[in-house]
Amino acid sequence: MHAVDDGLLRRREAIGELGDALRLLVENATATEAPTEELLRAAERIRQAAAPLGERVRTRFDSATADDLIAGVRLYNPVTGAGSALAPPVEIHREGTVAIGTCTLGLAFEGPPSYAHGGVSAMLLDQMLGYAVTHSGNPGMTGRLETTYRRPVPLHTPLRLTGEVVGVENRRVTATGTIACADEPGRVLVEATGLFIALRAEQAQRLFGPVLSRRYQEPRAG
Ligand SMILES: CCCCCCCC(=O)SCCNC(=O)CCNC(=O)[C@H](O)C(C)(C)COP(=O)(O)OP(=O)(O)OC[C@H]1O[C@@H](n2cnc3c(N)ncnc32)[C@H](O)[C@@H]1OP(=O)(O)O
Repeated sequence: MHAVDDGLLRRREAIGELGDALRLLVENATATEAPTEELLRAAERIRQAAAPLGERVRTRFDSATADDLIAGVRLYNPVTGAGSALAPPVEIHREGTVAIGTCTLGLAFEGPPSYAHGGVSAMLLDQMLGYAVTHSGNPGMTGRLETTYRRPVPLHTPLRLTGEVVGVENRRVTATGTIACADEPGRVLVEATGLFIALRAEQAQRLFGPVLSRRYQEPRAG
């Protein structure tokens, strides 16, 4: 594992700062009723701000330098990543064997008016179940995710998410999870059951070998 030096810590903090700014931008740009001319001015300023970030970029086969794939540090994960403009972000911790997530969804996640898009709920639950599966010591990829929408998920409302492994059978790991409002955790809004499949060594090498070897074996160009 890489030592977390001051430079790396500072970069991770900066990525979080940029992520916060991007999420504010996404939410304001979704909620705005500013005059039309202001929308055009904002579009131009945002393009100008984006340009220097695009001057030095990675490909899909390069993990972010601030990430640590071995330690599970993923700053651009679209559900939990502090640097992701797409992430609410969900913060996850463990209580015993149960993963607990917290987040509040803004207007950018709207499906039916004033409620979350169903695909967003499925994405959050895939992450919660995946987290529980990974931390159970039986990591795998989602093979199937069954989602039951019992009640709509309100926006601008603190949410509580759960994920827990309920069965391991050879390479198949089953996990379940829920979404509820934080102030009414017993009233389930959405629930999911997922089947996760542990990868065989040759599968893991075929799928992730190129990224891992570029990051951890080959010297990176300055
Ligand atoms: C902290 C990190 C959190 C991360 C959370 C996010 C998790 C994700 O989103 S992962 C990304 C989404 N998932 C994917 O892209 C996976 C795509 N699918 C695949 O790559 C493959 O289908 C894969 C790896 C799941 C399984 O392939 P493969 O290993 O060839 O399966 P195979 O050997 O045929 O099956 C193994 C076992 O699983 C079962 N199985 C496999 N797929 C399924 C499925 N979709 N449904 C039911 N059973 C299945 C098989 O029946 C078999 O069972 P058994 O051993 O009892 O005979």
